[in-house]
Amino acid sequence: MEFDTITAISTPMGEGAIAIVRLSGDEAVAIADRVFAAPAGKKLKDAASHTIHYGHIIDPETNEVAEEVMVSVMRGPKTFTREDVIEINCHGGLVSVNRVLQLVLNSGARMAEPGEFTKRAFMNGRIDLSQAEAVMDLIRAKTDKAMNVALGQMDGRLSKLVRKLRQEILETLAHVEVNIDYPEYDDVEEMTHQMLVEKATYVKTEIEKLLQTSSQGKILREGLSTVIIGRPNVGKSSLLNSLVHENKAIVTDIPGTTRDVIEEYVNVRGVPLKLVDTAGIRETEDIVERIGVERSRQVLKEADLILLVLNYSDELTFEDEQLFEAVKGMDVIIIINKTDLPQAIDMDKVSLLANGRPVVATSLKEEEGIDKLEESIQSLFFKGDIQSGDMTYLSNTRHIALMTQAKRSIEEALNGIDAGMPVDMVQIDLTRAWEQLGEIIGDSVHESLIDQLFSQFCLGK
Ligand SMILES: Nc1nc2c(c(=O)[nH]1)N(C=O)[C@@H](CNc1ccc(C(=O)N[C@@H](CCC(=O)O)C(=O)O)cc1)CN2
Ligand SMILES: Nc1nc2c(ncn2[C@@H]2O[C@H](COP(=O)(O)OP(=O)(O)OP(=O)(O)O)[C@@H](O)[C@H]2O)c(=O)[nH]1
Ligand SMILES: [Mg+2]
Repeated sequence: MEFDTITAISTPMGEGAIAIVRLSGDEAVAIADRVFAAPAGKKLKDAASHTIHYGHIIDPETNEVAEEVMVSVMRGPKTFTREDVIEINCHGGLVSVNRVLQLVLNSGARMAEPGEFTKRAFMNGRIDLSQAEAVMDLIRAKTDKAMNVALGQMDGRLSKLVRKLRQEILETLAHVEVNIDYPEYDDVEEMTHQMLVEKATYVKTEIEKLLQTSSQGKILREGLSTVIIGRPNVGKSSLLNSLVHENKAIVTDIPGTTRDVIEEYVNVRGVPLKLVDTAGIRETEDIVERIGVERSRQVLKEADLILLVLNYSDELTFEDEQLFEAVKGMDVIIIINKTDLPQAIDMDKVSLLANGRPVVATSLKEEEGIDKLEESIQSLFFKGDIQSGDMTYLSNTRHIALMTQAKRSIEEALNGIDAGMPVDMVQIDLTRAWEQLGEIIGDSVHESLIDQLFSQFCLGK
Protein backbone atom coordinates (compact mmCIF):
# COMPACT_ATOMS: atom_id res chain seq x y z
CA MET A 1 0.00 0.00 0.00
CA GLU A 2 1.16 3.53 -0.67
CA PHE A 3 0.59 6.47 1.62
CA ASP A 4 2.01 9.97 1.95
CA THR A 5 4.94 10.67 4.25
CA ILE A 6 3.96 11.52 7.82
CA THR A 7 5.91 13.05 10.67
CA ALA A 8 5.50 13.78 14.38
CA ILE A 9 7.42 14.32 17.57
CA SER A 10 7.48 10.83 19.08
CA THR A 11 8.76 11.73 22.55
CA PRO A 12 6.93 13.56 25.36
CA MET A 13 6.75 17.35 25.27
CA GLY A 14 9.17 18.83 27.77
CA GLU A 15 12.83 19.03 28.57
CA GLY A 16 14.79 15.81 28.26
CA ALA A 17 18.10 14.44 27.13
CA ILE A 18 16.94 13.55 23.63
CA ALA A 19 13.76 14.07 21.60
CA ILE A 20 12.81 12.25 18.42
CA VAL A 21 11.13 13.53 15.26
CA ARG A 22 9.98 10.49 13.31
CA LEU A 23 9.08 10.26 9.61
CA SER A 24 7.47 7.38 7.74
CA GLY A 25 6.67 6.97 4.05
CA ASP A 26 8.17 6.73 0.58
CA GLU A 27 9.57 10.26 0.77
CA ALA A 28 11.00 9.98 4.30
CA VAL A 29 14.64 9.70 3.21
CA ALA A 30 14.37 12.36 0.47
CA ILE A 31 12.67 14.82 2.87
CA ALA A 32 15.30 14.21 5.54
CA ASP A 33 18.06 14.80 2.99
CA ARG A 34 16.58 18.26 2.28
CA VAL A 35 17.20 19.36 5.87
CA PHE A 36 20.18 17.21 6.89
CA ALA A 37 23.87 18.00 6.39
CA ALA A 38 26.56 15.49 7.31
CA PRO A 39 30.10 16.77 7.96
CA ALA A 40 31.50 14.96 4.90
CA GLY A 41 28.48 15.86 2.80
CA LYS A 42 27.24 12.26 2.53
CA LYS A 43 23.53 11.94 1.66
CA LEU A 44 21.15 9.73 3.64
CA LYS A 45 19.83 8.20 0.42
CA ASP A 46 23.25 6.57 -0.03
CA ALA A 47 23.33 5.25 3.53
CA ALA A 48 22.80 1.58 4.28
CA SER A 49 19.60 0.64 6.06
CA HIS A 50 19.51 0.64 9.87
CA THR A 51 22.45 2.99 10.25
CA ILE A 52 22.70 6.20 12.28
CA HIS A 53 24.42 9.41 11.17
CA TYR A 54 25.79 12.47 12.91
CA GLY A 55 25.18 15.89 11.36
CA HIS A 56 23.16 19.10 11.47
CA ILE A 57 19.65 20.13 10.57
CA ILE A 58 19.82 23.08 8.19
CA ASP A 59 17.05 25.45 7.12
CA PRO A 60 17.15 24.90 3.32
CA GLU A 61 15.86 28.46 2.70
CA THR A 62 18.59 30.28 4.62
CA ASN A 63 21.25 27.57 5.01
CA GLU A 64 21.32 28.40 8.72
CA VAL A 65 22.11 25.63 11.20
CA ALA A 66 19.00 24.80 13.25
CA GLU A 67 20.09 21.80 15.35
CA GLU A 68 22.79 19.23 15.95
CA VAL A 69 21.39 15.71 15.53
CA MET A 70 21.78 11.98 15.00
CA VAL A 71 19.63 10.57 12.19
CA SER A 72 18.59 6.92 11.89
CA VAL A 73 17.83 5.55 8.44
CA MET A 74 15.61 2.48 8.34
CA ARG A 75 14.31 1.27 5.01
CA GLY A 76 11.10 -0.69 4.67
CA PRO A 77 9.80 -3.29 4.93
CA LYS A 78 11.79 -4.26 8.03
CA THR A 79 10.64 -1.24 10.05
CA PHE A 80 7.94 -0.36 12.57
CA THR A 81 5.55 0.79 9.82
CA ARG A 82 6.97 -1.40 7.01
CA GLU A 83 7.69 1.88 5.22
CA ASP A 84 10.95 3.84 5.07
CA VAL A 85 11.45 5.37 8.50
CA ILE A 86 13.71 8.24 9.53
CA GLU A 87 14.27 9.16 13.16
CA ILE A 88 15.91 12.49 13.89
CA ASN A 89 17.39 12.48 17.40
CA CYS A 90 17.44 16.08 18.60
CA HIS A 91 18.53 17.69 21.82
CA GLY A 92 15.57 17.34 24.14
CA GLY A 93 14.22 20.85 24.34
CA LEU A 94 10.87 22.27 23.31
CA VAL A 95 12.29 24.81 20.85
CA SER A 96 14.80 22.42 19.36
CA VAL A 97 12.41 19.63 18.54
CA ASN A 98 9.66 21.92 17.27
CA ARG A 99 12.14 23.71 15.02
CA VAL A 100 13.19 20.41 13.43
CA LEU A 101 9.56 19.33 13.06
CA GLN A 102 8.70 22.61 11.34
CA LEU A 103 11.55 22.26 8.84
CA VAL A 104 10.53 18.69 8.07
CA LEU A 105 6.93 19.84 7.52
CA ASN A 106 8.14 22.66 5.23
CA SER A 107 10.10 20.10 3.25
CA GLY A 108 7.09 17.98 2.29
CA ALA A 109 6.02 15.79 5.20
CA ARG A 110 2.50 15.86 6.60
CA MET A 111 1.74 16.09 10.33
CA ALA A 112 0.68 12.63 11.53
CA GLU A 113 -2.61 11.96 13.27
CA PRO A 114 -2.43 10.40 16.77
CA GLY A 115 -1.61 6.71 16.37
CA GLU A 116 -0.95 7.02 12.66
CA PHE A 117 2.46 5.30 12.72
CA THR A 118 0.92 2.29 14.43
CA LYS A 119 -2.04 2.51 12.06
CA ARG A 120 0.41 2.23 9.16
CA ALA A 121 1.95 -0.86 10.76
CA PHE A 122 -1.60 -2.25 10.77
CA MET A 123 -2.58 -1.09 7.27
CA ASN A 124 0.67 -2.45 5.87
CA GLY A 125 0.03 -5.81 7.51
CA ARG A 126 2.86 -5.95 10.04
CA ILE A 127 0.46 -6.26 12.96
CA ASP A 128 -3.25 -6.92 13.31
CA LEU A 129 -5.76 -4.81 15.22
CA SER A 130 -5.46 -6.60 18.56
CA GLN A 131 -1.67 -6.21 18.38
CA ALA A 132 -2.02 -2.51 17.61
CA GLU A 133 -4.35 -2.12 20.60
CA ALA A 134 -1.71 -3.87 22.70
CA VAL A 135 0.86 -1.23 21.70
CA MET A 136 -1.37 1.35 23.34
CA ASP A 137 -2.08 -0.89 26.35
CA LEU A 138 1.66 -1.22 26.81
CA ILE A 139 2.17 2.51 26.96
CA ARG A 140 -0.74 2.93 29.37
CA ALA A 141 0.23 -0.04 31.57
CA LYS A 142 0.39 1.02 35.21
CA THR A 143 1.73 -2.22 36.64
CA ASP A 144 4.22 -4.91 35.69
CA LYS A 145 1.51 -7.48 35.18
CA ALA A 146 -0.50 -5.16 32.94
CA MET A 147 2.59 -4.63 30.85
CA ASN A 148 3.20 -8.36 30.53
CA VAL A 149 -0.37 -8.94 29.35
CA ALA A 150 0.14 -6.22 26.74
CA LEU A 151 3.49 -7.63 25.63
CA GLY A 152 1.92 -11.04 25.13
CA GLN A 153 -0.92 -9.60 23.09
CA MET A 154 1.51 -7.47 21.07
CA ASP A 155 3.45 -10.61 20.31
CA GLY A 156 0.30 -12.02 18.70
CA ARG A 157 -0.68 -14.51 21.36
CA LEU A 158 -4.36 -13.62 21.28
CA SER A 159 -4.28 -13.24 17.48
CA LYS A 160 -2.95 -16.76 17.08
CA LEU A 161 -5.77 -18.19 19.18
CA VAL A 162 -8.39 -16.17 17.32
CA ARG A 163 -7.01 -17.31 13.95
CA LYS A 164 -7.06 -20.92 15.06
CA LEU A 165 -10.70 -20.64 16.13
CA ARG A 166 -11.64 -18.97 12.85
CA GLN A 167 -9.92 -21.80 10.98
CA GLU A 168 -11.95 -24.33 12.95
CA ILE A 169 -15.15 -22.50 12.07
CA LEU A 170 -14.17 -22.48 8.39
CA GLU A 171 -13.66 -26.23 8.53
CA THR A 172 -17.01 -26.62 10.24
CA LEU A 173 -18.57 -24.57 7.46
CA ALA A 174 -16.98 -26.94 4.96
CA HIS A 175 -18.90 -29.79 6.55
CA VAL A 176 -22.09 -27.79 6.23
CA GLU A 177 -21.31 -27.32 2.55
CA VAL A 178 -20.98 -31.07 2.12
CA ASN A 179 -24.38 -31.43 3.73
CA ILE A 180 -25.88 -28.93 1.33
CA ASP A 181 -24.18 -30.43 -1.70
CA TYR A 182 -25.10 -34.05 -1.06
CA PRO A 183 -28.40 -34.00 0.78
CA GLU A 184 -29.40 -37.26 -0.95
CA TYR A 185 -26.61 -39.30 0.67
CA ASP A 186 -27.87 -40.26 4.09
CA ASP A 187 -24.61 -41.68 5.39
CA VAL A 188 -22.65 -38.56 4.37
CA GLU A 189 -25.24 -36.48 6.13
CA GLU A 190 -25.05 -38.61 9.23
CA MET A 191 -21.27 -38.33 9.41
CA THR A 192 -21.07 -34.61 8.70
CA HIS A 193 -23.82 -33.91 11.15
CA GLN A 194 -21.82 -35.47 13.95
CA MET A 195 -18.61 -33.73 12.93
CA LEU A 196 -20.45 -30.45 12.75
CA VAL A 197 -21.64 -30.76 16.33
CA GLU A 198 -18.22 -31.86 17.51
CA LYS A 199 -16.36 -29.02 15.88
CA ALA A 200 -18.84 -26.34 16.87
CA THR A 201 -18.78 -27.60 20.45
CA TYR A 202 -15.00 -27.54 20.45
CA VAL A 203 -14.96 -23.89 19.27
CA LYS A 204 -17.56 -22.98 21.87
CA THR A 205 -15.50 -24.58 24.65
CA GLU A 206 -12.35 -22.77 23.57
CA ILE A 207 -14.19 -19.44 23.51
CA GLU A 208 -15.57 -20.15 26.97
CA LYS A 209 -12.06 -20.84 28.27
CA LEU A 210 -10.89 -17.50 26.94
CA LEU A 211 -13.90 -15.69 28.35
CA GLN A 212 -13.08 -17.15 31.76
CA THR A 213 -9.82 -15.19 31.72
CA SER A 214 -11.60 -11.95 31.00
CA SER A 215 -12.43 -10.76 34.50
CA GLN A 216 -8.83 -11.21 35.64
CA GLY A 217 -7.57 -9.95 32.30
CA LYS A 218 -9.58 -6.77 32.57
CA ILE A 219 -8.39 -6.22 36.13
CA LEU A 220 -4.79 -6.76 35.07
CA ARG A 221 -5.15 -4.31 32.21
CA GLU A 222 -7.17 -1.58 33.86
CA GLY A 223 -6.55 -2.22 37.51
CA LEU A 224 -9.21 -3.31 39.93
CA SER A 225 -11.46 -0.32 40.19
CA THR A 226 -11.58 0.18 43.95
CA VAL A 227 -13.71 2.87 45.49
CA ILE A 228 -13.34 4.12 49.05
CA ILE A 229 -16.62 5.30 50.50
CA GLY A 230 -17.82 6.38 53.90
CA ARG A 231 -19.25 9.26 55.83
CA PRO A 232 -17.27 12.50 56.01
CA ASN A 233 -14.20 12.45 58.25
CA VAL A 234 -14.03 8.68 58.81
CA GLY A 235 -10.53 8.50 57.25
CA LYS A 236 -11.09 7.72 53.55
CA SER A 237 -8.31 9.96 52.30
CA SER A 238 -6.04 8.68 55.07
CA LEU A 239 -6.73 5.16 53.80
CA LEU A 240 -5.79 6.10 50.24
CA ASN A 241 -2.57 7.64 51.48
CA SER A 242 -1.75 4.55 53.53
CA LEU A 243 -2.29 2.21 50.60
CA VAL A 244 -0.22 4.28 48.17
CA HIS A 245 2.40 4.97 50.88
CA GLU A 246 2.35 8.64 49.99
CA ASN A 247 0.37 11.72 50.94
CA LYS A 248 -1.64 12.04 47.75
CA ALA A 249 -4.96 13.11 49.16
CA ILE A 250 -5.51 16.01 51.51
CA VAL A 251 -6.38 14.93 55.04
CA THR A 252 -7.87 17.31 57.59
CA ASP A 253 -10.21 17.04 60.55
CA ILE A 254 -12.78 19.09 58.69
CA PRO A 255 -15.63 16.91 57.41
CA GLY A 256 -16.08 17.42 53.67
CA THR A 257 -12.37 17.90 52.90
CA THR A 258 -12.36 15.80 49.76
CA ARG A 259 -14.48 17.57 47.15
CA ASP A 260 -13.59 15.68 44.03
CA VAL A 261 -12.78 12.15 43.04
CA ILE A 262 -9.08 11.32 43.45
CA GLU A 263 -7.55 8.43 41.48
CA GLU A 264 -4.28 6.62 42.19
CA TYR A 265 -2.77 3.39 40.90
CA VAL A 266 -1.28 1.03 43.47
CA ASN A 267 0.00 -2.47 43.52
CA VAL A 268 -1.36 -4.35 46.52
CA ARG A 269 0.48 -7.66 46.75
CA GLY A 270 0.45 -8.06 42.99
CA VAL A 271 -3.13 -6.89 42.59
CA PRO A 272 -3.21 -3.70 40.52
CA LEU A 273 -5.72 -1.32 42.07
CA LYS A 274 -7.15 1.80 40.56
CA LEU A 275 -7.91 3.40 43.88
CA VAL A 276 -10.57 6.07 44.00
CA ASP A 277 -11.09 8.36 46.99
CA THR A 278 -14.46 10.02 47.05
CA ALA A 279 -16.15 12.89 48.74
CA GLY A 280 -17.82 11.66 51.91
CA ILE A 281 -21.37 10.78 51.05
CA ARG A 282 -23.90 12.84 53.01
CA GLU A 283 -26.72 15.16 52.28
CA THR A 284 -25.11 18.54 51.88
CA GLU A 285 -25.93 22.15 51.17
CA ASP A 286 -22.46 23.06 49.90
CA ILE A 287 -22.73 23.16 46.12
CA VAL A 288 -19.11 22.17 45.40
CA GLU A 289 -19.30 19.31 47.84
CA ARG A 290 -22.65 18.27 46.41
CA ILE A 291 -21.16 17.87 42.93
CA GLY A 292 -18.43 15.75 44.54
CA VAL A 293 -21.01 13.61 46.26
CA GLU A 294 -22.90 13.16 42.97
CA ARG A 295 -19.67 11.96 41.33
CA SER A 296 -19.05 9.59 44.21
CA ARG A 297 -22.37 7.91 43.50
CA GLN A 298 -21.41 7.75 39.83
CA VAL A 299 -18.04 6.01 40.38
CA LEU A 300 -19.73 3.62 42.78
CA LYS A 301 -21.66 2.12 39.91
CA GLU A 302 -18.48 1.26 37.98
CA ALA A 303 -16.53 -0.20 40.90
CA ASP A 304 -15.14 -3.75 41.10
CA LEU A 305 -14.41 -3.42 44.82
CA ILE A 306 -15.74 -1.17 47.56
CA LEU A 307 -13.83 -0.23 50.68
CA LEU A 308 -16.52 0.94 53.06
CA VAL A 309 -15.02 2.90 55.95
CA LEU A 310 -16.77 3.27 59.32
CA ASN A 311 -15.71 5.19 62.43
CA TYR A 312 -14.96 2.97 65.43
CA SER A 313 -15.41 5.86 67.83
CA ASP A 314 -18.77 6.92 66.51
CA GLU A 315 -22.17 5.29 66.52
CA LEU A 316 -23.52 3.80 63.31
CA THR A 317 -25.83 6.27 61.64
CA PHE A 318 -28.64 6.08 59.16
CA GLU A 319 -26.15 7.30 56.52
CA ASP A 320 -23.86 4.34 57.25
CA GLU A 321 -26.76 1.97 56.76
CA GLN A 322 -27.65 3.69 53.51
CA LEU A 323 -24.10 3.05 52.31
CA PHE A 324 -24.52 -0.65 52.99
CA GLU A 325 -27.74 -0.48 51.03
CA ALA A 326 -26.00 1.27 48.12
CA VAL A 327 -23.36 -1.44 47.73
CA LYS A 328 -25.64 -4.43 48.01
CA GLY A 329 -24.45 -7.27 45.79
CA MET A 330 -21.00 -5.79 45.23
CA ASP A 331 -17.61 -6.94 46.49
CA VAL A 332 -17.14 -5.00 49.72
CA ILE A 333 -14.53 -4.90 52.46
CA ILE A 334 -15.69 -3.12 55.60
CA ILE A 335 -13.06 -1.11 57.41
CA ILE A 336 -13.54 -0.03 61.00
CA ASN A 337 -11.13 2.88 61.39
CA LYS A 338 -9.88 4.89 64.38
CA THR A 339 -9.54 1.90 66.72
CA ASP A 340 -7.07 4.00 68.72
CA LEU A 341 -10.02 6.03 70.00
CA PRO A 342 -12.67 4.87 72.49
CA GLN A 343 -15.27 2.54 71.02
CA ALA A 344 -18.74 3.84 70.27
CA ILE A 345 -19.70 1.62 67.35
CA ASP A 346 -21.92 -1.39 67.90
CA MET A 347 -19.89 -4.28 66.45
CA ASP A 348 -22.83 -6.70 66.58
CA LYS A 349 -24.73 -4.37 64.33
CA VAL A 350 -21.72 -4.12 62.02
CA SER A 351 -21.52 -7.92 61.79
CA LEU A 352 -25.15 -8.03 60.92
CA LEU A 353 -24.75 -5.44 58.18
CA ALA A 354 -21.53 -7.07 56.94
CA ASN A 355 -23.44 -10.27 56.41
CA GLY A 356 -20.37 -12.47 55.98
CA ARG A 357 -18.28 -9.96 54.08
CA PRO A 358 -14.77 -9.25 55.40
CA VAL A 359 -14.43 -6.73 58.23
CA VAL A 360 -11.00 -5.24 58.98
CA ALA A 361 -10.14 -3.03 61.95
CA THR A 362 -7.59 -0.28 61.39
CA SER A 363 -6.02 2.69 63.05
CA LEU A 364 -4.62 4.64 60.17
CA LYS A 365 -3.23 7.11 62.64
CA GLU A 366 -1.19 4.41 64.38
CA GLU A 367 -0.58 2.66 61.03
CA GLU A 368 -2.27 -0.49 62.25
CA GLY A 369 -4.35 -2.98 60.27
CA ILE A 370 -3.11 -2.08 56.77
CA ASP A 371 -1.48 -5.51 56.42
CA LYS A 372 -4.76 -7.22 57.25
CA LEU A 373 -6.54 -5.08 54.68
CA GLU A 374 -4.00 -5.85 51.97
CA GLU A 375 -4.33 -9.54 52.75
CA SER A 376 -8.08 -9.24 52.51
CA ILE A 377 -7.92 -7.53 49.11
CA GLN A 378 -5.53 -10.13 47.77
CA SER A 379 -7.52 -13.14 48.92
CA LEU A 380 -10.76 -11.68 47.62
CA PHE A 381 -9.59 -11.44 44.02
CA PHE A 382 -6.74 -13.77 43.40
CA LYS A 383 -7.11 -16.91 45.35
CA GLY A 384 -3.49 -17.75 44.74
CA ASP A 385 -4.17 -18.55 41.10
CA ILE A 386 -2.94 -15.45 39.36
CA GLN A 387 -1.14 -16.77 36.32
CA SER A 388 2.11 -15.38 35.14
CA GLY A 389 4.12 -15.34 31.93
CA ASP A 390 2.65 -17.26 29.06
CA MET A 391 -1.05 -17.11 29.86
CA THR A 392 -3.34 -15.56 27.26
CA TYR A 393 -5.78 -13.11 28.77
CA LEU A 394 -8.78 -11.50 27.25
CA SER A 395 -8.39 -8.02 28.71
CA ASN A 396 -9.96 -5.52 26.35
CA THR A 397 -13.67 -4.69 26.61
CA ARG A 398 -14.02 -4.66 22.81
CA HIS A 399 -12.52 -8.15 22.55
CA ILE A 400 -14.61 -9.47 25.42
CA ALA A 401 -17.81 -8.18 23.78
CA LEU A 402 -16.93 -9.75 20.42
CA MET A 403 -15.95 -13.07 22.01
CA THR A 404 -19.26 -13.12 23.89
CA GLN A 405 -21.15 -12.45 20.66
CA ALA A 406 -19.22 -15.15 18.84
CA LYS A 407 -20.04 -17.62 21.60
CA ARG A 408 -23.71 -16.77 21.26
CA SER A 409 -23.58 -17.28 17.49
CA ILE A 410 -22.00 -20.71 17.94
CA GLU A 411 -24.67 -21.59 20.49
CA GLU A 412 -27.34 -20.58 18.02
CA ALA A 413 -25.71 -22.76 15.39
CA LEU A 414 -25.67 -25.70 17.79
CA ASN A 415 -29.31 -25.13 18.76
CA GLY A 416 -30.16 -24.97 15.09
CA ILE A 417 -28.46 -28.28 14.39
CA ASP A 418 -30.20 -29.82 17.37
CA ALA A 419 -33.60 -28.59 16.27
CA GLY A 420 -33.02 -29.91 12.76
CA MET A 421 -33.01 -26.43 11.24
CA PRO A 422 -32.13 -26.14 7.55
CA VAL A 423 -28.36 -26.23 7.13
CA ASP A 424 -28.19 -22.83 5.51
CA MET A 425 -29.50 -21.33 8.77
CA VAL A 426 -26.67 -23.02 10.64
CA GLN A 427 -24.32 -21.71 8.01
CA ILE A 428 -25.45 -18.15 8.72
CA ASP A 429 -24.79 -18.49 12.46
CA LEU A 430 -21.34 -19.97 11.93
CA THR A 431 -20.42 -17.30 9.41
CA ARG A 432 -21.47 -14.64 11.88
CA ALA A 433 -19.24 -16.17 14.58
CA TRP A 434 -16.37 -16.20 12.08
CA GLU A 435 -16.90 -12.52 11.34
CA GLN A 436 -17.21 -11.54 15.00
CA LEU A 437 -13.89 -13.21 15.80
CA GLY A 438 -12.43 -11.50 12.75
CA GLU A 439 -13.31 -8.11 14.16
CA ILE A 440 -11.01 -8.75 17.11
CA ILE A 441 -7.99 -8.95 14.86
CA GLY A 442 -9.28 -6.31 12.46
CA ASP A 443 -10.44 -8.47 9.56
CA SER A 444 -13.87 -7.32 8.51
CA VAL A 445 -14.00 -4.13 10.57
CA HIS A 446 -15.43 -0.86 9.45
CA GLU A 447 -12.97 1.93 8.65
CA SER A 448 -14.66 4.35 11.05
CA LEU A 449 -14.01 1.94 13.93
CA ILE A 450 -10.37 1.68 12.93
CA ASP A 451 -10.06 5.47 12.85
CA GLN A 452 -11.73 5.75 16.22
CA LEU A 453 -9.46 3.14 17.80
CA PHE A 454 -6.27 4.72 16.53
CA SER A 455 -7.33 8.25 17.42
CA GLN A 456 -7.08 7.24 21.10
CA PHE A 457 -3.32 6.76 20.68
CA CYS A 458 -0.63 9.27 21.56
CA LEU A 459 0.64 11.63 18.92
CA GLY A 460 3.80 10.28 17.32
CA LYS A 461 3.01 6.62 18.15
N1 LIG B 1 13.96 4.51 18.26
C1 LIG B 1 12.91 3.76 18.41
N2 LIG B 1 12.75 2.99 19.50
C2 LIG B 1 11.63 2.23 19.66
C3 LIG B 1 10.62 2.22 18.69
C4 LIG B 1 10.80 3.06 17.53
O1 LIG B 1 9.94 3.12 16.65
N3 LIG B 1 11.94 3.79 17.46
N4 LIG B 1 9.48 1.44 18.90
C5 LIG B 1 8.23 1.84 18.46
O2 LIG B 1 7.21 1.51 18.93
C6 LIG B 1 9.53 0.34 19.84
C7 LIG B 1 10.17 -0.86 19.19
N5 LIG B 1 9.24 -1.52 18.36
C8 LIG B 1 9.50 -1.93 17.08
C9 LIG B 1 8.74 -2.95 16.54
C10 LIG B 1 9.04 -3.43 15.28
C11 LIG B 1 10.08 -2.88 14.56
C12 LIG B 1 10.46 -3.46 13.23
O3 LIG B 1 11.28 -2.88 12.53
N6 LIG B 1 9.92 -4.61 12.85
C13 LIG B 1 10.23 -5.24 11.57
C14 LIG B 1 11.62 -5.82 11.52
C15 LIG B 1 12.01 -6.68 12.67
C16 LIG B 1 13.38 -7.33 12.45
O4 LIG B 1 14.34 -6.63 12.15
O5 LIG B 1 13.44 -8.56 12.57
C17 LIG B 1 9.19 -6.31 11.28
O6 LIG B 1 8.51 -6.75 12.19
O7 LIG B 1 9.06 -6.65 10.11
C18 LIG B 1 10.80 -1.84 15.07
C19 LIG B 1 10.50 -1.35 16.33
C20 LIG B 1 10.29 0.77 21.06
N7 LIG B 1 11.50 1.47 20.76
N1 LIG C 1 -7.56 9.13 65.84
C1 LIG C 1 -7.54 8.81 64.56
N2 LIG C 1 -7.72 9.76 63.62
C2 LIG C 1 -7.71 9.41 62.34
C3 LIG C 1 -7.52 8.08 61.91
N3 LIG C 1 -7.57 8.05 60.55
C4 LIG C 1 -7.79 9.32 60.16
N4 LIG C 1 -7.88 10.16 61.22
C5 LIG C 1 -8.13 11.61 61.20
O1 LIG C 1 -9.46 11.85 60.82
C6 LIG C 1 -9.57 13.08 60.10
C7 LIG C 1 -10.27 12.87 58.77
O2 LIG C 1 -9.47 12.06 57.93
P1 LIG C 1 -9.64 12.07 56.35
O3 LIG C 1 -8.77 10.99 55.83
O4 LIG C 1 -9.47 13.43 55.82
O5 LIG C 1 -11.17 11.67 56.26
P2 LIG C 1 -12.10 11.60 54.97
O6 LIG C 1 -13.00 10.44 55.18
O7 LIG C 1 -11.27 11.59 53.74
O8 LIG C 1 -12.92 12.93 55.12
P3 LIG C 1 -13.71 13.74 53.96
O9 LIG C 1 -12.82 13.88 52.77
O10 LIG C 1 -13.97 15.04 54.65
O11 LIG C 1 -14.96 13.00 53.68
C8 LIG C 1 -8.15 13.58 59.97
O12 LIG C 1 -7.92 14.53 60.97
C9 LIG C 1 -7.30 12.35 60.20
O13 LIG C 1 -6.03 12.65 60.68
C10 LIG C 1 -7.31 7.08 62.93
O14 LIG C 1 -7.13 5.90 62.66
N5 LIG C 1 -7.35 7.52 64.23
MG1 LIG D 1 -11.20 12.88 52.19
